[in-house]
Amino acid sequence: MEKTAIKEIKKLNTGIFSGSFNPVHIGHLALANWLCEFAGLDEVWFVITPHNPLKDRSNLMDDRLRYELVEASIAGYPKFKASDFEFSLPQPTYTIDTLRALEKTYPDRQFHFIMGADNWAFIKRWKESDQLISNYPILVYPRKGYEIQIPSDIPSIRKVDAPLMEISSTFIRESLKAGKDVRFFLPEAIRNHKCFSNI
Ligand SMILES: Nc1ncnc2c1ncn2[C@@H]1O[C@H](COP(=O)(O)OP(=O)(O)OP(=O)(O)O)[C@@H](O)[C@H]1O
Ligand SMILES: O=C(O)c1ccc[n+]([C@@H]2O[C@H](COP(=O)([O-])O)[C@@H](O)[C@H]2O)c1
Repeated sequence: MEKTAIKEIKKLNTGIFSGSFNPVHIGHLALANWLCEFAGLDEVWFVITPHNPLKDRSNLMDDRLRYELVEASIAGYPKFKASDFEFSLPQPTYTIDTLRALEKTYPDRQFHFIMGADNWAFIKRWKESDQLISNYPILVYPRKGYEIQIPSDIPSIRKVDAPLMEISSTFIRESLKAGKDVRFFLPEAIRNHKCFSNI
């Protein structure tokens, strides 16, 4: 009798880095780059969130523009992908729903949620946080002013020692509004984008 070859297919370890990216900055890119090269992720997907349930939507740039700025910024590095996956989900999007939908759509991937220590400190406010914590691997990286405490009985939550780069999109938006030239905080590919001239 012919033996059936059982082939074990390794799922691609895919980091989900979601956020407003309003706009994307070098802090986002450096962190994601570090996670691919030093923390065992095969890829990082930048998932542009149309509306963060805990943030005010009023000062957000257009969803598609934020997506295009990410796409232009990451071009040429094969481990990064820009994703508009949340654009077609019910709004506002909740991370647990996004991860469930991603899992269904891409059964060949193992998703890891990437979360800053600032968000981890308030994880209990997130939708179905217990489900999120127990069902999905999470990588928690340092943010200034936040200690990372991880319950020892949940091995799927991993603290990573990524370098700290305290830059924020808010800082960039406010600096541009004040007429400052902060070009080096922005990825080179988008520095001269017309959207920054009338922010
Ligand atoms: N300097 C940074 N280093 C690493 N991660 C960052 C940095 N800034 C933001 N992040 C993380 O990137 C993700 C997307 O962030 P977000 O778009 O909210 O950026 P932000 O710079 O914090 O924006 P804003 O200032 O508008 O709140 C979030 O998980 C956030 O914690
Ligand atoms: O699922 C939730 O309840 C939830 C609560 C707050 C934030 N999030 C998501 O976390 C991601 C990062 O958030 P932020 O504010 O740090 O950019 C972004 O994709 C948000 O939609 C998700």
